[in-house]
Amino acid sequence: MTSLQLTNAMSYKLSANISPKVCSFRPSSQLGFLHSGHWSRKSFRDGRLTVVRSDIAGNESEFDGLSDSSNSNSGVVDEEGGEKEVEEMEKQGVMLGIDRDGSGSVIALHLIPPSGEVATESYHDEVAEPKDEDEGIEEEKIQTRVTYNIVFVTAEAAPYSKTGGLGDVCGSLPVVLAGRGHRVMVVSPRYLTGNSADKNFAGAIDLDRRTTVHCFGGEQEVAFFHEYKKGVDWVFVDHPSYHRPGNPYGDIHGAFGDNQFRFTLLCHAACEAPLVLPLGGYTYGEKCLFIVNDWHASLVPVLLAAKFRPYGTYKDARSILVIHNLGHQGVEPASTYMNLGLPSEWYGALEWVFPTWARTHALDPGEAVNILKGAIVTADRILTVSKGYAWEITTVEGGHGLNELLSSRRIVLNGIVNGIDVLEWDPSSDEHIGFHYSADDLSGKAQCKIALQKELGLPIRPECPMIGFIGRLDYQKGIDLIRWGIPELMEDDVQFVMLGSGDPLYEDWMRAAETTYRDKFRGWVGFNIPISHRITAGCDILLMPSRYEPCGLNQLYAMRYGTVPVVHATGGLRDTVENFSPYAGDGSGEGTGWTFSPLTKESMLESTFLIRTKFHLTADVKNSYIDLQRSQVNMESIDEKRNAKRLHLGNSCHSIRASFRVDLYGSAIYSMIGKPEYGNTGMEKKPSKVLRIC
Ligand SMILES: Nc1ncnc2c1ncn2[C@@H]1O[C@H](COP(=O)(O)OP(=O)(O)O[C@H]2O[C@H](CO)[C@@H](O)[C@H](O)[C@H]2O)[C@@H](O)[C@H]1O
Repeated sequence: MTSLQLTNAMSYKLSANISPKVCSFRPSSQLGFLHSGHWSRKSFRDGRLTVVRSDIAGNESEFDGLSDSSNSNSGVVDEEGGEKEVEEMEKQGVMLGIDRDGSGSVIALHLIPPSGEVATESYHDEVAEPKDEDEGIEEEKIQTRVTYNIVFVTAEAAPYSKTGGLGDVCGSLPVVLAGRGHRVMVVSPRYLTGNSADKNFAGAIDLDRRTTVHCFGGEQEVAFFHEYKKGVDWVFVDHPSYHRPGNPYGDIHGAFGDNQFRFTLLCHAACEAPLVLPLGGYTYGEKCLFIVNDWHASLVPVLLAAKFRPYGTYKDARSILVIHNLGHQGVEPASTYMNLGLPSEWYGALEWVFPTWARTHALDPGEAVNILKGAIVTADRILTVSKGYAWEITTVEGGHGLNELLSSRRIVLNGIVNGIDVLEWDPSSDEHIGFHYSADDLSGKAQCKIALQKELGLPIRPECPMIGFIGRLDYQKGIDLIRWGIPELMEDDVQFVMLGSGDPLYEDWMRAAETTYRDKFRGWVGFNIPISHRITAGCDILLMPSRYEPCGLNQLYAMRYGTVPVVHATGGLRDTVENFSPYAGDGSGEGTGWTFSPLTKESMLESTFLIRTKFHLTADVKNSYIDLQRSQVNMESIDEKRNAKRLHLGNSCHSIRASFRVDLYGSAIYSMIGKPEYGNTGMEKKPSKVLRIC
């Protein structure tokens, strides 16, 4: 039984026992249609209609239609009759052609929708659909039939290098894709900082392959180091410019001045790697899919188009630009262009002219190059890390100047919410926390809170609501709002812990606030992964007042650890945190956290206030939960019965299906790469509930 559903990107869902099925539209002089489980393709030849019939197995037979009198859709027709046929076919849906893989199996059907059909779903039969959300976390082993050579290019990949969410995603998603049977390589720099972090690269060996990159007016020799781990080829580009103290982008003095040079090297080297590195004995070759992450990797699709394809190389390669943060675009003076190793005629791809108001003086022509823009115009697909953010970046408010360009590429723009590494972030086995817990036994969470209070030197008060913040101290994260709100918040009976590094202004403020509010506030300046786990486990509430948030990972970690996220309703935060409503679920209340809007100090404080008053935190170690109590202020009109409602932390753990999200992301990319040049078959699913209130 074959059934079809049209996607908005002109592709069909096939729920039949053939595979794989990524279908797309392709103009053709041939027309076809589906009937009786067969696909028929028709073409006019010498004024006569020829019918080529294909069965599900892909076997084709050609006939003129007369011989198939049983078929009302076949027969010899003239051009006029052919028009009627075409009308008829359009009503039914039309197939334009079939793609096959090397073995002759059907891998794609090119279809015209039946008129009027508007369903929007896509499907890939190797991709397991989520079952019941309450099933818990079950890692399903999904193997693909068609495998690809996938090359991630990224400035960071955990655990080798990480300053934020980019590192997390590029450290975990490749492993998931490799688990599906794809051949996956991750190319990133080999950062040596002279401290203990260098041991992260200890397992990577020199492949003894050197390649010369022509850029910035000279020749640069880069080396490749390699480690095969968790099914992934981790390739590290080595060059002296990656060997210095600090993080991948800067040090205590600010951003490195030569970042453009360092990431130009990365991109050139990443394009060479699949061609020259015999990993496991043989190279990836030209037919691969590059997944380029953020501006640091954005020269890759431009290089494919400008440097390689004119010479016949990488003709079959495809690229997906993944935008983790549009706020950083790699903009440099126009004169930088000649340093990038690109042919001069490709300047237009990177050309960027600042609006008049953004120019430094009246004679400033505002000319610049924008590396991210180069990828936006040359990549085959553009992906952001949540559906909400995919829309936001096409608006003036969220587009950082690129909204019109991104809108013009809407047909290839999609948003898929990030996944998380559920092995690293698992409260029942987390190596960084002192007490483990799960949905079945939550006593560990209360112990984690006490341990955190001890570690931070705060008064040990299990009943005191504890609010946490983890993240880069950056304008994006709304730190200024926290800073303004702290004096008011500190008047209440709460404890607040912040972990972050970044803008020195906020680092200094955190230190000062710690002195002012000795018994209530702790500001941990620095980057510390174990502490981030302990804060996630020990706090009751995680605050994320991000100004914009492409996806956000900390709220996902928090929900996995039974910590209630209180977030600004923006981008991925709005997509992943379901605002609690006490009236939902027949009055029993439903939600996965708290979202607030607008982004003001008042609404942020109000939401933390609501959660602290509605959800009275109990100190019961054995039976850890947050009691939903009637708030003096807000809950007076609400049914008496609600006093008995409880937000069981256990439920939050039960309903978390974060592994599925990783899966989904992989699935979506997989279905996208099935046919990268046409249509959009990325799956879009609302993330499953992560915290349930009963
Ligand atoms: N001081 C510190 N010490 C220890 N760990 C720290 C830390 N500061 C941050 N982290 C960790 O870094 C990660 C931050 O991830 P986020 O997704 O929240 O933000 P980021 O803005 O970096 O990522 C960008 O990319 C990701 C991935 O796509 C998007 O989710 C996000 O919206 C986008 O801004 C988390 O794992 C967090 O625990």
